[in-house]
Amino acid sequence: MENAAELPRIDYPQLIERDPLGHRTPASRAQRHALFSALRDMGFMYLRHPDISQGEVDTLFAHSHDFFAKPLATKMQILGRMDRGRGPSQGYSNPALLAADPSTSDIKEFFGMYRDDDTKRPNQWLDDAQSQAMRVRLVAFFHDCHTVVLELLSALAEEIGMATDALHPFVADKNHFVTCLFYPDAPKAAFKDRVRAAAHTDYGCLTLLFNDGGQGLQVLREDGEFQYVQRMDNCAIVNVGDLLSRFFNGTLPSTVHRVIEPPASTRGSGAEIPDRYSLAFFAHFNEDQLVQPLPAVISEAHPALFEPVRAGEHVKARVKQLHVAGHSLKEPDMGIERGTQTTVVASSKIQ
Ligand SMILES: O=C(O)CCC(=O)C(=O)O
Ligand SMILES: [Fe+2]
Repeated sequence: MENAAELPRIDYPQLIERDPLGHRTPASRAQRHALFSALRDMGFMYLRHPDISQGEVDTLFAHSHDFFAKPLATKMQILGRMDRGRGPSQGYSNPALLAADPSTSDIKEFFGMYRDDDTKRPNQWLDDAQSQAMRVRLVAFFHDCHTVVLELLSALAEEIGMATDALHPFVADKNHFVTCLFYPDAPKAAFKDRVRAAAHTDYGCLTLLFNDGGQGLQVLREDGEFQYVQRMDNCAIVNVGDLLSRFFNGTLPSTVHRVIEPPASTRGSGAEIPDRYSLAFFAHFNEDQLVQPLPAVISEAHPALFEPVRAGEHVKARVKQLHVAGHSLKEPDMGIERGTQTTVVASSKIQ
């Protein structure tokens, strides 16, 4: 595929390998080091063979197809209780219907859920059999992704000399958000002024991302060029969110990315851009978690670059901006983190 980013690949089974005494094997230490380097150098990487099988992902995509094929009126029965500015919404979202200016909104629909046993913030489900089967699968996926994220956090903590589980309490509430994303087919002309997901950084801890084969995800490189992130079977794409970046004092960048039409070589010559599905697990810190550079990464030579912020407040501010704008952050507006290392990384890349 033309203009594809070369992302590092980390092997998950090796990363989590332990000897009989429970210590990391040399292979595990090598992968831990490679993981840290990948996230430091790019903020994006492939995680090969995570404990989320291709079969599990394919089943979720089959459900996602069935869900988005339902009539709009049916999906609207579980319209996200928005939420404009209060947080990501569980249930169905359709930015073009809600945007102040639909002519600039992202060309996408999505279904979102928090942990399913959170009674304060109940998820919304349709009650047909397919939706209930999708619920069972999404709940399992949620827990599988949480486990993978704990392993990634263990590796990152150890790499800076902290205890294996030092970062685990920060995500103990499982405040994560899963979205099934649907980018409908659209005439090429529709992409003249709009994209599928405008350039943005993710807000939270780490994102695990899967897609069904349709290309179009792009990552912003240091040199200011966007490059396609190619889909790989049996891999999750992993990227760093703003708040994890803050914990690491900007060393791990929360890299700008976007979704546009696929490259010409993968989309055929028709006048329509085919639809695309993706599945994202946004790992989030506990809402009331104070996020500030970890003592292990600051020193006299590397003083803290970020003010402390509560995780929930940061996410709300980012979501509010998203809903006010009706789309992900547009490139010139990407200043929410201005003055911080996260934006220094982002804005130096977009100039
Ligand atoms: O659909 C994709 O591949 C990426 C979506 C994304 O970046 C997001 O929803 O934050
Ligand atoms: Fe994203």
